[in-house]
Amino acid sequence: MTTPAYKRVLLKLSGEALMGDDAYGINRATIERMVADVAEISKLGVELAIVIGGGNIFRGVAPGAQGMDRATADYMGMLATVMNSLALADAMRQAGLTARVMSAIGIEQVVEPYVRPKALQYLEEGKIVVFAAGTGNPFFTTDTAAALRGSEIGAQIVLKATKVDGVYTADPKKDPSATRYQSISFDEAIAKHLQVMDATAFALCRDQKLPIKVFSIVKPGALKSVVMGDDEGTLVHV
Ligand SMILES: Nc1ncnc2c1ncn2[C@@H]1O[C@H](COP(=O)(O)OP(=O)(O)O)[C@@H](O)[C@H]1O
Ligand SMILES: O=c1ccn([C@@H]2O[C@H](COP(=O)(O)OP(=O)(O)O)[C@@H](O)[C@H]2O)c(=O)[nH]1
Repeated sequence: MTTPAYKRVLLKLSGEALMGDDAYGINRATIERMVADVAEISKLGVELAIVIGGGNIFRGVAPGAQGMDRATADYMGMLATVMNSLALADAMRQAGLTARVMSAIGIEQVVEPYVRPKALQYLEEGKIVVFAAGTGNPFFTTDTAAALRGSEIGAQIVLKATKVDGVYTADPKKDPSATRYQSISFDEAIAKHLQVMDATAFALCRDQKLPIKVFSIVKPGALKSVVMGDDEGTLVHV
């Protein structure tokens, strides 16, 4: 009853959700609530790696980046994820958790570089690893970074904690008649152009046979339910 369904997971936390009700940036109460959820599953003995987005600070495709060279804007977005990762790791430290941040872009004075064997070592030691700077490449997203790092560390599942509570037949923010899938295949999600994750992330997970669970970042207890294998959110499968 109290055994988690997974031994190692990759958790993708929405950058945009970090704003809480603020207009931009990091909302203190929101980050503390996220950390409390993380602490709960870490105590269950689940090995946990996290990718956090940057949309609360900067998005390469945001109106604010209009007229900018796309690659430059994307590097700014990656730096935004570094700030969020540092904030998250510090909030975890304050909550008594041990976290390590690793960056996909060289920024050694601030964050240690991503080295796969080192990341695996941290996970085996029970430390929480936060992967910063996405994939390190422009034209990608942190969802794709989650798919990539999840594959690299041999995670059993990618958990996408986002503003909606699952994958819907259409964007529920735009179409109130949209209904939620309990589960959906990668091929169907890609064919139907469901925008909850980008096609690159879906395709990578499909090829690696790495399932994704999409669930609400705001619903209390949702992360724990997902980790316990309960029927929560939407499972995207091969
Ligand atoms: N078919 C769909 N099902 C669920 N959400 C969708 C769908 N299409 C678009 N979305 C939108 O995708 C958003 C989640 O993706 P994204 O913007 O990448 O958020 P995150 O900040 O978690 O990375 C949701 O807030 C939702 O409005
Ligand atoms: O591998 C990556 C990951 C992120 N980004 C940039 O960083 C921004 C923030 O990430 P994302 O939008 O995925 O964050 P979230 O949706 O979780 O807020 C993106 O818009 C991109 O501009 C990038 O260029 N390459």
